[in-house]
Amino acid sequence: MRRVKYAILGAGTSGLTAMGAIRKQTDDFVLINGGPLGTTCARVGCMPSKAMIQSANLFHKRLMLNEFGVQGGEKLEIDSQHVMQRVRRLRDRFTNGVKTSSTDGLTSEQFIDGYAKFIAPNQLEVNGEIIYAEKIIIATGSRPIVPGPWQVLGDKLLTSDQIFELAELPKRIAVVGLGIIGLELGQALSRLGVEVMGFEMLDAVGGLATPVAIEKAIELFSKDFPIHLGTPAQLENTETGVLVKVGGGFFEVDAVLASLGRRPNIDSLDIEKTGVTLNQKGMPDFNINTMQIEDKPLFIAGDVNGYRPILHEAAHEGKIAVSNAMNYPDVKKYTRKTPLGIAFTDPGIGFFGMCYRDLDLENTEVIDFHLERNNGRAIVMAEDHGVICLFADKTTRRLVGGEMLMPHAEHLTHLLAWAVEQQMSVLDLIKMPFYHPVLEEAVQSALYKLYSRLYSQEERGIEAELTVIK
Ligand SMILES: Cc1cc2nc3c(=O)[nH]c(=O)nc-3n(C[C@H](O)[C@H](O)[C@H](O)COP(=O)(O)OP(=O)(O)OC[C@H]3O[C@@H](n4cnc5c(N)ncnc54)[C@H](O)[C@@H]3O)c2cc1C
Ligand SMILES: NC(=O)c1ccc[n+]([C@@H]2O[C@H](COP(=O)([O-])OP(=O)(O)OC[C@H]3O[C@@H](n4cnc5c(N)ncnc54)[C@H](O)[C@@H]3O)[C@@H](O)[C@H]2O)c1
Repeated sequence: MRRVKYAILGAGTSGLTAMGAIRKQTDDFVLINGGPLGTTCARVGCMPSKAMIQSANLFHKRLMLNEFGVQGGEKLEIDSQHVMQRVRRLRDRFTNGVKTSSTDGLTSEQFIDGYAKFIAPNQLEVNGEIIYAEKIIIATGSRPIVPGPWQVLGDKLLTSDQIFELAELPKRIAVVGLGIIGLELGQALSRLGVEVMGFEMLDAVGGLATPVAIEKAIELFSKDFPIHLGTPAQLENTETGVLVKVGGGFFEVDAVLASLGRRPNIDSLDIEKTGVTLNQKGMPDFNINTMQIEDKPLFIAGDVNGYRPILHEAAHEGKIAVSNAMNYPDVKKYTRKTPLGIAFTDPGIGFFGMCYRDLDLENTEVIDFHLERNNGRAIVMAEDHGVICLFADKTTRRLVGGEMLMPHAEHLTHLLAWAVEQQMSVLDLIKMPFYHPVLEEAVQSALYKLYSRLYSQEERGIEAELTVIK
């Protein structure tokens, strides 16, 4: 049996972050990864999806050119084979970049290509070899959810693991599940010329929770493709394609993109062999501030723990996990970042701070500001659509969170997440400089709406917005 100080399971963003820190201190570690290298983000996630979206949105702009006095846009054509080649070229560039800076430099002692599983506390088995590790970081990521019966669809069933491999796009596709992946890829496919039909079992899309934002999102994204809400889709394999059944309706398509969510890669680890207790979902109890499982020398980071399955959180959790693994048993609690989420749709979706679902509505002021005809810059861009929803605590008058659907939401959401992280009050934010004419002025307008609700008329006198030099 081989003995090491550290074992890291999974060479994704989280595992590689952890490995990078350990490697600076010692050679006494092993990184075990099952499946292709290069990380989910670079290989089949963030990066190829954004490459596809970029082509799709550029082509879509042709429909707006007349408005700006540019003629002939309707004659432009999309070469979807070229688009997909570019997606894969960029994907290869990003995955090669990851490999060169991480796994390529490891010795055969330090890296094992294989799926690990536990056989006892501190003991792993991979490719028949048994490894005893003093401390173990589990960073095995997640995989797309695909209902068993849907496997009969064979090649007609796609997930984000396969879609970027397509040389040619299907003519008609059903996108089942309109969370972030479904909405981003559904809109991109539609803009690349595929006939898309969207199906979502909830009455909401894109992970939005604020009623006014959900309503606006459904209105705007329905312009790209029809959206069927409120019922889980049933699929039937036919000779010529796939029949999607919802409610009383039938829709025939050539292929299905299953974007029903992702499942943590924990079920095949036999983690119960370490003596940890699993909950009904098969998940161990872990602390989100230490990433430790129970009081064991086991740490769980990234998508595999199902807590915040996005890239910057996978990296952050990798840092917390490795820091505590290195100092075990002296485990420290670390703060978590303000929640921040972005969907790269058009218009973009942004979430920051507290989720609407978790608000104490009695003690929270919730406002919305619609962009239509209300922001000079957005009007000039012919993109004055969307809504900003902000949440502030009535007692502290601090901004605590919000959701937005608007052009360039990816940038504005960052600003507001940073303001929440800095615990800024609505008045602090009103006092910040706002240039003209910019989209940030829409945020300023939304803040003024909150300001007028949270502060009395006397408190809002002109001097309130000025700061005296002491
Ligand atoms: C289509 C799509 C788009 C996305 N877009 C964004 C985005 O724009 N922004 C964003 O922040 N996030 C995005 N995400 C999410 C982001 O990609 C993930 O949160 C992140 O990659 C998770 O990193 P990780 O290290 O937890 O897991 P991964 O990168 O998945 O790494 C886990 C590794 O562990 C390996 N493994 C599995 N089982 C075992 C085992 N038993 N033994 C050893 N190794 C094992 C896996 O093969 C894999 O290599 C997107 C995801 C998808 C699918
Ligand atoms: N831009 C980004 O940051 C980005 C982009 C893509 C993915 N991601 C990450 O990947 C994760 C997974 O994304 P996702 O969109 O697959 O998951 P998700 O959980 O966000 O959405 C899945 C959706 O599918 C619906 N659904 C499930 N079963 C259904 C059925 N039978 N019929 C109809 N609808 C059904 C669910 O109600 C849900 O809305 C996200 O949580 C996110 O963290 C992030």
